[in-house]
Amino acid sequence: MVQLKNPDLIRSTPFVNGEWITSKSTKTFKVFDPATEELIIELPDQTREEIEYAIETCHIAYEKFKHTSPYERAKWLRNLYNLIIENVDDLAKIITWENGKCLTDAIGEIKYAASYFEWFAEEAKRIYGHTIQPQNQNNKVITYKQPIGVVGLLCPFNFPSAMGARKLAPAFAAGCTTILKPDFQTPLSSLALAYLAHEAGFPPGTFNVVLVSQASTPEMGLLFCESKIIKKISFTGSTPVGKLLMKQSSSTLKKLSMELGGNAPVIIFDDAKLDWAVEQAIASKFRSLGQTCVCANRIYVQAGVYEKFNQKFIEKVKHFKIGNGFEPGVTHACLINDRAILKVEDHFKDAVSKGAKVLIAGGKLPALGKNFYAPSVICDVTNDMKVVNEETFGPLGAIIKFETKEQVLHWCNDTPFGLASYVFSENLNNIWYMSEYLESGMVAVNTGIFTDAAMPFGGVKESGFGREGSMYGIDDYTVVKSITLGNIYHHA
Ligand SMILES: NC(=O)c1ccc[n+]([C@@H]2O[C@H](COP(=O)([O-])OP(=O)(O)OC[C@H]3O[C@@H](n4cnc5c(N)ncnc54)[C@H](O)[C@@H]3O)[C@@H](O)[C@H]2O)c1
Ligand SMILES: O=CCCC(=O)O
Repeated sequence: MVQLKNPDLIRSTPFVNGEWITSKSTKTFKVFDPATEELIIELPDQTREEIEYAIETCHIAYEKFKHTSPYERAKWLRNLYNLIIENVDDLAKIITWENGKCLTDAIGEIKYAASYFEWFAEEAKRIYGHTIQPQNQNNKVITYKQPIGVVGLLCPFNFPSAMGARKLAPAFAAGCTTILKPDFQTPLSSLALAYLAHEAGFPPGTFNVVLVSQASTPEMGLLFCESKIIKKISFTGSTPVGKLLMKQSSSTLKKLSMELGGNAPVIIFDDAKLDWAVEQAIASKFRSLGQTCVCANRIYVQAGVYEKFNQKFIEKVKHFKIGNGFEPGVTHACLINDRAILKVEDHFKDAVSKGAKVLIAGGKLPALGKNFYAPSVICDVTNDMKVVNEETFGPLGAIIKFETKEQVLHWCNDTPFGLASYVFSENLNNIWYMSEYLESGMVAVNTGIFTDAAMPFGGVKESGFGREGSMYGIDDYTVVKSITLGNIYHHA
Protein backbone atom coordinates (compact mmCIF):
# COMPACT_ATOMS: atom_id res chain seq x y z
CA MET A 1 0.00 0.00 0.00
CA VAL A 2 1.43 3.34 -1.04
CA GLN A 3 1.47 5.88 1.80
CA LEU A 4 -0.05 9.28 0.98
CA LYS A 5 -0.03 12.51 2.96
CA ASN A 6 -3.69 12.85 2.04
CA PRO A 7 -5.23 9.34 2.06
CA ASP A 8 -8.60 10.82 1.02
CA LEU A 9 -7.24 11.02 -2.52
CA ILE A 10 -7.66 7.26 -2.87
CA ARG A 11 -11.31 6.60 -3.66
CA SER A 12 -13.08 3.33 -4.26
CA THR A 13 -16.46 4.40 -5.63
CA PRO A 14 -17.74 6.36 -8.62
CA PHE A 15 -18.24 10.12 -8.25
CA VAL A 16 -21.61 11.29 -9.52
CA ASN A 17 -23.46 14.55 -8.96
CA GLY A 18 -21.04 15.70 -6.28
CA GLU A 19 -21.24 12.46 -4.28
CA TRP A 20 -19.25 9.26 -3.84
CA ILE A 21 -21.95 6.78 -4.65
CA THR A 22 -22.34 3.16 -3.67
CA SER A 23 -22.82 1.07 -6.78
CA LYS A 24 -25.54 -1.57 -6.74
CA SER A 25 -23.62 -3.64 -9.24
CA THR A 26 -22.86 -7.20 -8.28
CA LYS A 27 -19.76 -7.14 -10.47
CA THR A 28 -16.35 -5.65 -9.71
CA PHE A 29 -12.98 -5.27 -11.41
CA LYS A 30 -9.47 -5.29 -9.99
CA VAL A 31 -6.71 -2.77 -10.43
CA PHE A 32 -3.16 -4.10 -10.18
CA ASP A 33 0.22 -2.48 -9.69
CA PRO A 34 1.94 -3.32 -13.02
CA ALA A 35 5.37 -3.34 -11.32
CA THR A 36 4.66 -5.70 -8.41
CA GLU A 37 1.50 -7.33 -9.86
CA GLU A 38 -0.09 -6.78 -6.44
CA LEU A 39 -3.75 -5.92 -6.12
CA ILE A 40 -4.26 -2.21 -5.51
CA ILE A 41 -8.03 -2.05 -5.26
CA GLU A 42 -11.29 -3.69 -6.34
CA LEU A 43 -13.83 -1.31 -7.86
CA PRO A 44 -17.48 -1.65 -8.87
CA ASP A 45 -18.23 -2.43 -12.50
CA GLN A 46 -21.17 -0.06 -12.78
CA THR A 47 -24.46 -1.06 -14.32
CA ARG A 48 -25.98 0.44 -17.43
CA GLU A 49 -28.68 2.10 -15.30
CA GLU A 50 -26.06 3.75 -13.11
CA ILE A 51 -24.18 5.14 -16.12
CA GLU A 52 -27.48 6.43 -17.53
CA TYR A 53 -28.20 8.11 -14.21
CA ALA A 54 -24.73 9.71 -14.22
CA ILE A 55 -25.35 11.08 -17.73
CA GLU A 56 -28.75 12.41 -16.65
CA THR A 57 -27.23 14.26 -13.67
CA CYS A 58 -24.75 15.91 -16.05
CA HIS A 59 -27.70 17.08 -18.11
CA ILE A 60 -29.54 18.53 -15.11
CA ALA A 61 -26.35 20.23 -13.94
CA TYR A 62 -25.74 21.62 -17.42
CA GLU A 63 -29.04 23.49 -17.49
CA LYS A 64 -27.76 25.62 -14.61
CA PHE A 65 -24.02 25.51 -15.30
CA LYS A 66 -24.33 26.91 -18.82
CA HIS A 67 -25.44 30.22 -17.28
CA THR A 68 -22.41 30.59 -14.99
CA SER A 69 -20.03 33.42 -15.63
CA PRO A 70 -16.68 32.59 -17.21
CA TYR A 71 -15.06 34.49 -14.33
CA GLU A 72 -16.64 32.08 -11.87
CA ARG A 73 -15.55 29.07 -13.92
CA ALA A 74 -12.06 30.55 -14.10
CA LYS A 75 -11.98 30.80 -10.30
CA TRP A 76 -12.90 27.11 -9.90
CA LEU A 77 -10.31 26.09 -12.49
CA ARG A 78 -7.64 28.15 -10.72
CA ASN A 79 -8.63 26.56 -7.37
CA LEU A 80 -8.22 23.13 -8.90
CA TYR A 81 -4.82 24.07 -10.33
CA ASN A 82 -3.68 25.17 -6.86
CA LEU A 83 -5.00 22.01 -5.21
CA ILE A 84 -3.27 19.75 -7.74
CA ILE A 85 0.04 21.53 -7.15
CA GLU A 86 -0.45 21.26 -3.37
CA ASN A 87 -1.00 17.51 -3.73
CA VAL A 88 1.57 16.89 -6.46
CA ASP A 89 3.56 14.25 -4.55
CA ASP A 90 0.53 12.17 -3.60
CA LEU A 91 -1.00 12.41 -7.06
CA ALA A 92 2.28 11.36 -8.65
CA LYS A 93 2.48 8.36 -6.33
CA ILE A 94 -0.99 7.30 -7.47
CA ILE A 95 0.15 7.42 -11.10
CA THR A 96 3.28 5.39 -10.44
CA TRP A 97 1.27 2.88 -8.46
CA GLU A 98 -1.39 2.21 -11.08
CA ASN A 99 0.53 2.94 -14.30
CA GLY A 100 4.06 1.94 -13.33
CA LYS A 101 5.91 4.95 -14.76
CA CYS A 102 8.85 6.43 -12.82
CA LEU A 103 7.95 8.78 -9.99
CA THR A 104 9.88 11.64 -11.61
CA ASP A 105 7.87 11.18 -14.82
CA ALA A 106 4.68 10.98 -12.75
CA ILE A 107 5.52 14.27 -11.01
CA GLY A 108 6.09 15.75 -14.47
CA GLU A 109 2.72 14.42 -15.59
CA ILE A 110 0.89 15.96 -12.61
CA LYS A 111 2.46 19.37 -13.24
CA TYR A 112 1.57 18.99 -16.91
CA ALA A 113 -2.04 18.07 -16.00
CA ALA A 114 -2.24 21.05 -13.63
CA SER A 115 -0.98 23.40 -16.35
CA TYR A 116 -4.16 22.74 -18.39
CA PHE A 117 -6.31 24.00 -15.52
CA GLU A 118 -4.14 27.08 -15.17
CA TRP A 119 -4.21 27.72 -18.92
CA PHE A 120 -7.97 27.29 -19.30
CA ALA A 121 -8.70 29.37 -16.19
CA GLU A 122 -7.42 32.21 -18.37
CA GLU A 123 -8.94 31.04 -21.66
CA ALA A 124 -12.41 30.77 -20.07
CA LYS A 125 -12.50 34.57 -20.19
CA ARG A 126 -11.46 34.72 -23.84
CA ILE A 127 -14.25 32.98 -25.70
CA TYR A 128 -14.57 35.53 -28.48
CA GLY A 129 -16.97 35.92 -31.38
CA HIS A 130 -16.97 38.12 -34.49
CA THR A 131 -18.96 40.98 -35.93
CA ILE A 132 -19.64 40.47 -39.65
CA GLN A 133 -21.14 42.71 -42.31
CA PRO A 134 -23.45 40.63 -44.56
CA GLN A 135 -24.47 41.80 -48.07
CA ASN A 136 -27.62 43.44 -46.76
CA GLN A 137 -26.38 46.78 -45.41
CA ASN A 138 -29.29 46.96 -43.00
CA ASN A 139 -28.18 43.85 -41.18
CA LYS A 140 -25.27 42.91 -38.93
CA VAL A 141 -24.19 39.42 -37.98
CA ILE A 142 -22.51 38.56 -34.73
CA THR A 143 -21.17 35.16 -33.81
CA TYR A 144 -21.56 33.85 -30.33
CA LYS A 145 -19.87 30.74 -28.96
CA GLN A 146 -21.98 28.63 -26.63
CA PRO A 147 -21.10 25.44 -24.72
CA ILE A 148 -21.97 22.31 -26.65
CA GLY A 149 -23.61 20.63 -23.65
CA VAL A 150 -22.86 17.36 -21.87
CA VAL A 151 -19.54 15.84 -22.95
CA GLY A 152 -18.27 12.26 -22.58
CA LEU A 153 -14.55 11.98 -21.90
CA LEU A 154 -12.83 8.67 -22.68
CA CYS A 155 -9.22 8.35 -21.60
CA PRO A 156 -6.29 5.94 -22.04
CA PHE A 157 -3.94 4.38 -19.48
CA ASN A 158 -0.68 6.04 -20.52
CA PHE A 159 -1.25 9.48 -18.96
CA PRO A 160 -3.86 8.65 -16.30
CA SER A 161 -4.08 12.24 -15.09
CA ALA A 162 -3.01 14.52 -17.95
CA MET A 163 -5.27 13.14 -20.69
CA GLY A 164 -8.40 13.68 -18.57
CA ALA A 165 -7.17 17.12 -17.46
CA ARG A 166 -6.58 18.14 -21.07
CA LYS A 167 -10.27 17.45 -21.77
CA LEU A 168 -11.93 18.49 -18.53
CA ALA A 169 -10.24 21.91 -18.30
CA PRO A 170 -11.44 23.30 -21.67
CA ALA A 171 -14.85 21.63 -21.39
CA PHE A 172 -15.46 23.18 -17.97
CA ALA A 173 -14.06 26.53 -19.12
CA ALA A 174 -16.54 26.51 -22.01
CA GLY A 175 -19.47 25.81 -19.67
CA CYS A 176 -19.97 22.12 -20.48
CA THR A 177 -20.61 19.38 -17.95
CA THR A 178 -18.66 16.16 -18.24
CA ILE A 179 -18.73 12.45 -17.56
CA LEU A 180 -15.34 10.76 -17.61
CA LYS A 181 -14.62 7.06 -18.03
CA PRO A 182 -11.01 6.26 -17.14
CA ASP A 183 -9.14 3.24 -18.40
CA PHE A 184 -9.91 0.17 -16.27
CA GLN A 185 -6.18 -0.20 -15.50
CA THR A 186 -5.66 3.35 -14.22
CA PRO A 187 -8.90 4.70 -12.68
CA LEU A 188 -7.48 6.05 -9.40
CA SER A 189 -5.95 9.19 -10.89
CA SER A 190 -9.34 10.25 -12.30
CA LEU A 191 -11.07 9.59 -8.97
CA ALA A 192 -8.40 11.68 -7.21
CA LEU A 193 -9.02 14.45 -9.74
CA ALA A 194 -12.75 14.27 -9.02
CA TYR A 195 -12.03 14.56 -5.29
CA LEU A 196 -9.94 17.70 -5.84
CA ALA A 197 -12.39 19.19 -8.34
CA HIS A 198 -15.10 18.86 -5.70
CA GLU A 199 -12.83 20.52 -3.13
CA ALA A 200 -12.14 23.27 -5.69
CA GLY A 201 -15.85 24.04 -5.83
CA PHE A 202 -16.89 22.39 -9.09
CA PRO A 203 -20.70 22.26 -8.85
CA PRO A 204 -22.36 18.80 -8.54
CA GLY A 205 -22.83 17.08 -11.88
CA THR A 206 -20.22 19.14 -13.72
CA PHE A 207 -17.59 16.40 -13.44
CA ASN A 208 -18.75 12.81 -12.96
CA VAL A 209 -16.39 9.84 -12.99
CA VAL A 210 -17.88 6.43 -13.76
CA LEU A 211 -16.20 3.07 -13.40
CA VAL A 212 -16.45 0.08 -15.72
CA SER A 213 -14.41 -3.04 -16.26
CA GLN A 214 -12.64 -3.94 -19.48
CA ALA A 215 -15.45 -6.36 -20.33
CA SER A 216 -18.18 -3.73 -19.84
CA THR A 217 -16.31 -0.98 -21.71
CA PRO A 218 -17.72 -1.66 -25.21
CA GLU A 219 -21.31 -1.55 -23.92
CA MET A 220 -20.60 1.65 -22.02
CA GLY A 221 -18.94 3.11 -25.14
CA LEU A 222 -22.02 2.34 -27.21
CA LEU A 223 -24.21 3.93 -24.55
CA PHE A 224 -22.16 7.14 -24.71
CA CYS A 225 -22.29 7.16 -28.52
CA GLU A 226 -26.03 6.55 -28.73
CA SER A 227 -26.97 8.85 -25.86
CA LYS A 228 -29.12 11.76 -26.97
CA ILE A 229 -27.98 13.69 -23.90
CA ILE A 230 -24.26 13.52 -24.59
CA LYS A 231 -23.61 16.08 -27.32
CA LYS A 232 -19.93 15.40 -27.80
CA ILE A 233 -17.35 12.72 -27.09
CA SER A 234 -13.69 13.49 -26.65
CA PHE A 235 -11.68 10.31 -27.01
CA THR A 236 -7.98 9.66 -26.55
CA GLY A 237 -6.83 6.19 -27.44
CA SER A 238 -6.06 3.90 -30.33
CA THR A 239 -7.16 4.47 -33.92
CA PRO A 240 -9.26 1.27 -34.17
CA VAL A 241 -11.31 2.22 -31.11
CA GLY A 242 -11.62 5.80 -32.42
CA LYS A 243 -13.04 4.47 -35.70
CA LEU A 244 -15.51 2.28 -33.85
CA LEU A 245 -16.74 5.19 -31.72
CA MET A 246 -17.17 7.31 -34.83
CA LYS A 247 -19.25 4.63 -36.51
CA GLN A 248 -21.35 4.19 -33.38
CA SER A 249 -21.91 7.94 -33.08
CA SER A 250 -23.47 8.29 -36.51
CA SER A 251 -27.01 7.68 -35.24
CA THR A 252 -26.80 10.77 -33.02
CA LEU A 253 -24.48 12.83 -35.27
CA LYS A 254 -22.37 13.56 -32.24
CA LYS A 255 -19.51 16.02 -32.38
CA LEU A 256 -16.25 14.15 -31.82
CA SER A 257 -12.66 14.88 -30.93
CA MET A 258 -10.29 12.08 -31.75
CA GLU A 259 -6.79 12.00 -30.27
CA LEU A 260 -5.56 8.73 -31.72
CA GLY A 261 -2.47 6.67 -32.39
CA GLY A 262 0.75 7.89 -33.92
CA ASN A 263 3.81 6.65 -35.80
CA ALA A 264 6.16 9.55 -35.26
CA PRO A 265 9.25 9.88 -37.43
CA VAL A 266 12.39 11.52 -36.06
CA ILE A 267 14.58 12.89 -38.88
CA ILE A 268 18.23 13.62 -38.16
CA PHE A 269 20.10 15.44 -40.90
CA ASP A 270 23.89 15.35 -41.35
CA ASP A 271 24.11 18.95 -40.19
CA ALA A 272 22.24 18.41 -36.89
CA LYS A 273 23.95 19.03 -33.56
CA LEU A 274 24.53 15.32 -33.09
CA ASP A 275 24.90 14.94 -29.32
CA TRP A 276 21.80 17.03 -28.75
CA ALA A 277 19.88 15.10 -31.40
CA VAL A 278 20.84 11.79 -29.78
CA GLU A 279 19.77 12.99 -26.34
CA GLN A 280 16.44 14.31 -27.63
CA ALA A 281 15.73 11.24 -29.77
CA ILE A 282 16.28 9.12 -26.65
CA ALA A 283 13.91 11.31 -24.65
CA SER A 284 11.26 11.11 -27.34
CA LYS A 285 11.63 7.37 -27.89
CA PHE A 286 11.89 6.16 -24.31
CA ARG A 287 9.74 8.54 -22.24
CA SER A 288 7.36 6.21 -20.34
CA LEU A 289 9.22 3.41 -22.14
CA GLY A 290 7.75 4.40 -25.48
CA GLN A 291 4.16 4.45 -24.25
CA THR A 292 3.35 7.93 -25.52
CA CYS A 293 1.36 8.70 -28.63
CA VAL A 294 3.99 11.22 -29.80
CA CYS A 295 6.99 9.00 -29.13
CA ALA A 296 9.60 8.32 -31.82
CA ASN A 297 8.51 5.20 -33.67
CA ARG A 298 10.94 5.51 -36.59
CA ILE A 299 14.33 7.23 -36.36
CA TYR A 300 15.63 8.31 -39.79
CA VAL A 301 19.31 9.25 -39.81
CA GLN A 302 21.12 10.74 -42.82
CA ALA A 303 23.94 8.61 -44.23
CA GLY A 304 26.79 10.96 -43.25
CA VAL A 305 26.13 10.61 -39.48
CA TYR A 306 24.40 7.22 -39.44
CA GLU A 307 27.18 5.14 -37.85
CA LYS A 308 28.12 7.85 -35.35
CA PHE A 309 24.49 8.40 -34.34
CA ASN A 310 23.90 4.67 -33.79
CA GLN A 311 26.98 4.39 -31.58
CA LYS A 312 26.05 7.37 -29.44
CA PHE A 313 22.42 6.26 -29.23
CA ILE A 314 23.20 2.78 -27.89
CA GLU A 315 25.77 4.13 -25.42
CA LYS A 316 22.98 6.11 -23.79
CA VAL A 317 20.47 3.26 -23.80
CA LYS A 318 23.01 1.00 -22.11
CA HIS A 319 23.03 3.40 -19.16
CA PHE A 320 19.30 3.19 -18.46
CA LYS A 321 18.50 2.00 -14.94
CA ILE A 322 15.41 -0.16 -15.13
CA GLY A 323 13.41 -0.94 -12.02
CA ASN A 324 10.37 -0.17 -9.92
CA GLY A 325 9.24 3.38 -10.68
CA PHE A 326 9.27 4.25 -6.98
CA GLU A 327 12.99 3.44 -6.57
CA PRO A 328 15.29 6.45 -6.56
CA GLY A 329 17.67 6.51 -9.50
CA VAL A 330 15.46 4.35 -11.71
CA THR A 331 15.27 6.00 -15.14
CA HIS A 332 12.88 3.59 -16.84
CA ALA A 333 10.22 1.44 -15.21
CA CYS A 334 7.75 -1.19 -16.43
CA LEU A 335 5.19 -1.44 -19.20
CA ILE A 336 1.48 -1.47 -18.46
CA ASN A 337 0.85 -5.17 -19.16
CA ASP A 338 2.14 -8.24 -20.95
CA ARG A 339 0.20 -7.42 -24.15
CA ALA A 340 2.40 -4.36 -24.50
CA ILE A 341 5.49 -6.55 -24.25
CA LEU A 342 4.10 -9.01 -26.81
CA LYS A 343 3.75 -6.17 -29.32
CA VAL A 344 7.33 -4.97 -28.81
CA GLU A 345 8.60 -8.53 -29.18
CA ASP A 346 6.52 -9.05 -32.30
CA HIS A 347 7.92 -5.91 -33.94
CA PHE A 348 11.48 -6.82 -32.91
CA LYS A 349 11.26 -10.38 -34.27
CA ASP A 350 9.58 -9.26 -37.48
CA ALA A 351 12.32 -6.69 -38.13
CA VAL A 352 15.15 -9.11 -37.39
CA SER A 353 13.60 -11.78 -39.63
CA LYS A 354 13.55 -9.21 -42.45
CA GLY A 355 17.20 -8.20 -42.05
CA ALA A 356 17.40 -5.52 -39.34
CA LYS A 357 20.68 -5.47 -37.43
CA VAL A 358 20.44 -5.83 -33.65
CA LEU A 359 22.40 -3.17 -31.74
CA ILE A 360 20.88 -3.99 -28.34
CA ALA A 361 18.84 -7.15 -27.88
CA GLY A 362 16.86 -6.04 -24.82
CA GLY A 363 14.11 -8.42 -23.75
CA LYS A 364 12.05 -9.51 -20.77
CA LEU A 365 13.36 -9.00 -17.23
CA PRO A 366 11.50 -11.69 -15.25
CA ALA A 367 13.60 -11.08 -12.14
CA LEU A 368 11.98 -7.64 -11.90
CA GLY A 369 8.46 -8.75 -12.83
CA LYS A 370 6.38 -9.84 -15.80
CA ASN A 371 5.89 -6.30 -17.15
CA PHE A 372 9.55 -5.31 -17.18
CA TYR A 373 11.33 -5.19 -20.49
CA ALA A 374 14.82 -3.89 -21.33
CA PRO A 375 14.81 -1.66 -24.42
CA SER A 376 15.97 -3.04 -27.77
CA VAL A 377 17.66 -1.04 -30.51
CA ILE A 378 17.85 -2.11 -34.15
CA CYS A 379 19.27 -0.43 -37.27
CA ASP A 380 19.19 -1.03 -41.03
CA VAL A 381 15.43 -1.06 -40.67
CA THR A 382 13.48 -1.13 -43.94
CA ASN A 383 10.02 -0.02 -45.05
CA ASP A 384 8.53 -3.52 -45.16
CA MET A 385 8.92 -4.01 -41.40
CA LYS A 386 6.04 -3.75 -38.90
CA VAL A 387 7.97 -1.29 -36.77
CA VAL A 388 7.86 1.20 -39.65
CA ASN A 389 4.19 0.71 -40.43
CA GLU A 390 2.56 0.23 -37.03
CA GLU A 391 2.72 2.02 -33.70
CA THR A 392 4.97 -0.06 -31.42
CA PHE A 393 4.04 1.82 -28.24
CA GLY A 394 7.00 0.33 -26.40
CA PRO A 395 10.78 0.38 -25.95
CA LEU A 396 12.08 -0.54 -29.39
CA GLY A 397 14.42 1.96 -31.05
CA ALA A 398 14.29 1.47 -34.84
CA ILE A 399 16.92 3.33 -36.90
CA ILE A 400 16.75 3.77 -40.67
CA LYS A 401 19.37 5.28 -43.00
CA PHE A 402 18.33 7.92 -45.55
CA GLU A 403 20.15 9.87 -48.27
CA THR A 404 18.06 12.89 -49.33
CA LYS A 405 15.35 15.06 -47.83
CA GLU A 406 12.95 14.16 -50.64
CA GLN A 407 13.44 10.45 -49.93
CA VAL A 408 12.93 10.77 -46.17
CA LEU A 409 9.89 13.01 -46.60
CA HIS A 410 8.27 10.40 -48.82
CA TRP A 411 8.99 7.65 -46.27
CA CYS A 412 7.76 9.74 -43.34
CA ASN A 413 4.45 10.49 -45.02
CA ASP A 414 3.89 6.95 -46.27
CA THR A 415 1.67 6.01 -43.32
CA PRO A 416 -1.99 6.43 -42.41
CA PHE A 417 -0.90 8.19 -39.18
CA GLY A 418 -0.08 11.88 -38.78
CA LEU A 419 0.35 12.92 -35.17
CA ALA A 420 3.88 14.17 -34.38
CA SER A 421 7.17 14.46 -36.29
CA TYR A 422 10.61 15.59 -35.21
CA VAL A 423 13.31 17.28 -37.31
CA PHE A 424 16.92 17.83 -36.26
CA SER A 425 18.96 20.13 -38.49
CA GLU A 426 20.84 23.43 -38.39
CA ASN A 427 19.84 24.23 -41.97
CA LEU A 428 16.77 26.42 -42.35
CA ASN A 429 15.94 24.98 -45.78
CA ASN A 430 15.83 21.45 -44.40
CA ILE A 431 13.83 22.60 -41.40
CA TRP A 432 11.25 24.50 -43.40
CA TYR A 433 10.95 21.90 -46.16
CA MET A 434 10.19 19.18 -43.62
CA SER A 435 7.98 21.36 -41.39
CA GLU A 436 5.83 22.40 -44.32
CA TYR A 437 5.48 19.05 -46.08
CA LEU A 438 5.39 16.55 -43.23
CA GLU A 439 1.85 15.21 -42.93
CA SER A 440 1.44 15.53 -39.18
CA GLY A 441 -0.49 17.74 -36.83
CA MET A 442 2.64 18.67 -34.88
CA VAL A 443 6.28 19.15 -35.92
CA ALA A 444 9.00 19.55 -33.31
CA VAL A 445 12.23 21.09 -34.55
CA ASN A 446 15.45 20.40 -32.65
CA THR A 447 13.64 19.11 -29.59
CA GLY A 448 12.31 15.73 -28.51
CA ILE A 449 9.95 17.06 -25.84
CA PHE A 450 7.50 19.70 -26.98
CA THR A 451 4.02 19.27 -25.52
CA ASP A 452 2.66 22.17 -23.50
CA ALA A 453 -0.77 23.51 -22.51
CA ALA A 454 -0.13 26.57 -24.68
CA MET A 455 0.30 24.63 -27.92
CA PRO A 456 -2.43 23.02 -30.03
CA PHE A 457 -2.14 19.25 -29.66
CA GLY A 458 -3.69 16.98 -32.27
CA GLY A 459 -3.25 14.97 -35.40
CA VAL A 460 -4.19 14.63 -39.05
CA LYS A 461 -5.07 11.58 -41.15
CA GLU A 462 -5.86 8.53 -38.99
CA SER A 463 -4.29 10.14 -35.92
CA GLY A 464 -7.57 11.98 -35.54
CA PHE A 465 -9.00 15.46 -35.45
CA GLY A 466 -9.67 18.24 -32.98
CA ARG A 467 -7.11 20.22 -31.01
CA GLU A 468 -6.47 20.12 -27.28
CA GLY A 469 -4.77 22.87 -25.26
CA SER A 470 -3.90 26.32 -26.62
CA MET A 471 -6.23 29.10 -27.72
CA TYR A 472 -8.02 26.57 -29.96
CA GLY A 473 -8.77 24.00 -27.25
CA ILE A 474 -12.06 25.53 -26.15
CA ASP A 475 -13.43 25.51 -29.71
CA ASP A 476 -13.93 21.76 -29.53
CA TYR A 477 -16.41 22.31 -26.69
CA THR A 478 -18.41 25.16 -28.18
CA VAL A 479 -20.87 25.68 -31.00
CA VAL A 480 -20.91 28.90 -32.99
CA LYS A 481 -24.29 30.57 -33.12
CA SER A 482 -24.74 33.34 -35.68
CA ILE A 483 -27.15 36.07 -34.74
CA THR A 484 -28.38 38.36 -37.49
CA LEU A 485 -29.56 41.77 -36.36
CA GLY A 486 -31.96 43.16 -38.99
CA ASN A 487 -33.26 46.58 -39.86
CA ILE A 488 -30.65 48.19 -37.64
CA TYR A 489 -30.63 51.57 -39.39
CA HIS A 490 -34.36 52.03 -39.05
CA HIS A 491 -34.99 54.98 -36.72
CA ALA A 492 -38.65 55.02 -35.77
N1 LIG B 1 -3.36 11.39 -29.76
C1 LIG B 1 -3.29 11.44 -28.44
O1 LIG B 1 -3.41 12.49 -27.83
C2 LIG B 1 -3.05 10.19 -27.66
C3 LIG B 1 -2.64 10.29 -26.32
C4 LIG B 1 -2.44 9.12 -25.59
C5 LIG B 1 -2.61 7.88 -26.19
N2 LIG B 1 -2.98 7.82 -27.49
C6 LIG B 1 -3.13 6.51 -28.15
O2 LIG B 1 -3.79 5.60 -27.28
C7 LIG B 1 -3.33 4.27 -27.54
C8 LIG B 1 -2.91 3.62 -26.26
O3 LIG B 1 -3.90 3.69 -25.31
P1 LIG B 1 -4.89 2.48 -25.02
O4 LIG B 1 -4.21 1.19 -25.23
O5 LIG B 1 -5.50 2.74 -23.71
O6 LIG B 1 -5.93 2.70 -26.19
P2 LIG B 1 -7.38 2.02 -26.39
O7 LIG B 1 -7.94 2.58 -27.63
O8 LIG B 1 -7.30 0.56 -26.27
O9 LIG B 1 -8.18 2.53 -25.13
C9 LIG B 1 -8.41 3.88 -24.85
C10 LIG B 1 -9.60 4.00 -23.92
O10 LIG B 1 -10.75 3.60 -24.62
C11 LIG B 1 -11.42 2.57 -23.91
N3 LIG B 1 -12.11 1.74 -24.86
C12 LIG B 1 -11.68 0.64 -25.49
N4 LIG B 1 -12.65 0.13 -26.27
C13 LIG B 1 -13.71 0.95 -26.14
C14 LIG B 1 -15.03 0.97 -26.68
N5 LIG B 1 -15.47 0.03 -27.53
N6 LIG B 1 -15.86 1.97 -26.31
C15 LIG B 1 -15.45 2.92 -25.46
N7 LIG B 1 -14.22 2.96 -24.92
C16 LIG B 1 -13.37 1.98 -25.26
C17 LIG B 1 -10.35 1.89 -23.10
O11 LIG B 1 -10.88 1.23 -21.98
C18 LIG B 1 -9.50 3.09 -22.71
O12 LIG B 1 -10.06 3.71 -21.60
C19 LIG B 1 -2.18 4.43 -28.50
O13 LIG B 1 -2.61 4.15 -29.79
C20 LIG B 1 -1.79 5.89 -28.35
O14 LIG B 1 -1.11 6.43 -29.45
C21 LIG B 1 -3.23 8.93 -28.24
O1 LIG C 1 0.52 10.13 -25.12
C1 LIG C 1 0.28 11.19 -25.57
C2 LIG C 1 0.35 12.51 -24.86
C3 LIG C 1 1.75 12.97 -24.74
C4 LIG C 1 1.86 14.39 -24.28
O2 LIG C 1 0.86 15.12 -24.23
O3 LIG C 1 3.00 14.80 -24.00
